[in-house]
Amino acid sequence: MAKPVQIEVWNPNGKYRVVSTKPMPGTRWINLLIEQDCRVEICTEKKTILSVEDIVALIGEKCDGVIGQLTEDWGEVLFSALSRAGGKAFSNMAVGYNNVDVNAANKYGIAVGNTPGVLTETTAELAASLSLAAARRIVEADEFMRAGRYDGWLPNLFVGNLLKGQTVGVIGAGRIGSAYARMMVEGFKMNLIYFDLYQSTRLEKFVTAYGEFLKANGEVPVTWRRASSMDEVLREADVISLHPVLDKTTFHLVNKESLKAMKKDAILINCSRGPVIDEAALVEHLKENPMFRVGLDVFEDEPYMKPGLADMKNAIIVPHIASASKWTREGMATLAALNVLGKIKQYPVWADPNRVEPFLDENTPPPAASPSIVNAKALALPVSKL
Ligand SMILES: NC(=O)C1=CN([C@@H]2O[C@H](COP(=O)(O)OP(=O)(O)OC[C@H]3O[C@@H](n4cnc5c(N)ncnc54)[C@H](O)[C@@H]3O)[C@@H](O)[C@H]2O)C=CC1
Ligand SMILES: O=C(O)C(=O)CO
Repeated sequence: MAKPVQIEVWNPNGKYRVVSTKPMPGTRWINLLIEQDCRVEICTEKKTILSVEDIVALIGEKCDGVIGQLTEDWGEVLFSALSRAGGKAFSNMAVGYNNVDVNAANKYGIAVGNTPGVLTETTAELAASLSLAAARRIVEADEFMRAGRYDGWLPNLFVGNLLKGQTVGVIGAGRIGSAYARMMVEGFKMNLIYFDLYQSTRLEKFVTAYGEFLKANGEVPVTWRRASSMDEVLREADVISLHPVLDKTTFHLVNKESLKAMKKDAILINCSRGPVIDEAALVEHLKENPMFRVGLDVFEDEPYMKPGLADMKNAIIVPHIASASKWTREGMATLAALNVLGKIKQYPVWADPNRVEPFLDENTPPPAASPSIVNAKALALPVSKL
């Protein structure tokens, strides 16, 4: 028997019971659910990561849908519990859904939502921030100042890398990878090399046009190249940022061998998922190559770090905050709630999950659709004509 969990209840007489495993930013998501006759129950347990057992207890005997988090293990046990409780919908409050066993959800006919688009620029901005912080050694310099060690300007104090004219490498040039590439190319006039399974035509067109603009103004044009292998990017780029999904093909994509292929003073940024890098190999590489720097938002075994990582001066480490802007987090909550609501109300699925803006305008009611359901095809859900 699962133990009881602490909850906060909104609209107790609502017809549909929707559970959120965490309090989420803003109130729009709650209001949208309440307006559509939902009773909203929010888990307020102090514990950061809920266990499967905690979530089974939250689901209880009747539950129409759940909004969950990327820290939770959504597999057979949870989807069967949700199905037994009459549930038809689950949404991650995240774009990445490697914590979800979509086949298990399919087995029980449960729709799985995610929150694309709304976090693209915010996440890319953090990757850009880490790139700059690593290139200019901002965290080391900040620690130095706070330690009272600054005696005055010196020619060799915290000398870092100039980004202008260097090459930025992007692995996984989807929504976030492309947004990051544009920031680095346009903002710092870096040349681009990228690797993705698919061609990123819009990104290529952007860099071409920007290069032409620079040339017309008498400046050195920026260039782009789509690499035919990841190794090409690793060998050639000065700053490399990882933005693929996490799946079998990207697990430990960066390992001992690939680290060796990179320039000794390269910068590696990871704002995708921790297991994309073999973190133990990375710690060894950082020890052996003091000029090599990393900026990490994600870790292989969150919330833990591999031994030694926290001691490395050439590593900047932040706690999975890449999507943490107010606008984005409120938008993620809204999209996750509307994914669940849409399935409960039998609305169709929004045709283009890359164009979710109509759901985010506070002044107009959202479209009658689920913004992004990743297993819509497998469940043969109708698609919105809007
Ligand atoms: N640190 C954070 O807080 C955040 C992390 N993320 C992570 O970023 C990931 C990407 O998000 P989006 O850009 O929105 O997704 P997306 O689906 O638009 O882009 C992912 C790209 O990775 C590419 N890809 C897949 N397998 C590959 C491989 N083996 N080699 C190279 N490229 C490969 C895909 O073709 C696609 O273009 C999410 O799945 C999530 O895990 C997303 C948001 C915030
Ligand atoms: O959305 C995601 O995938 C995250 O990692 C958190 O924003």
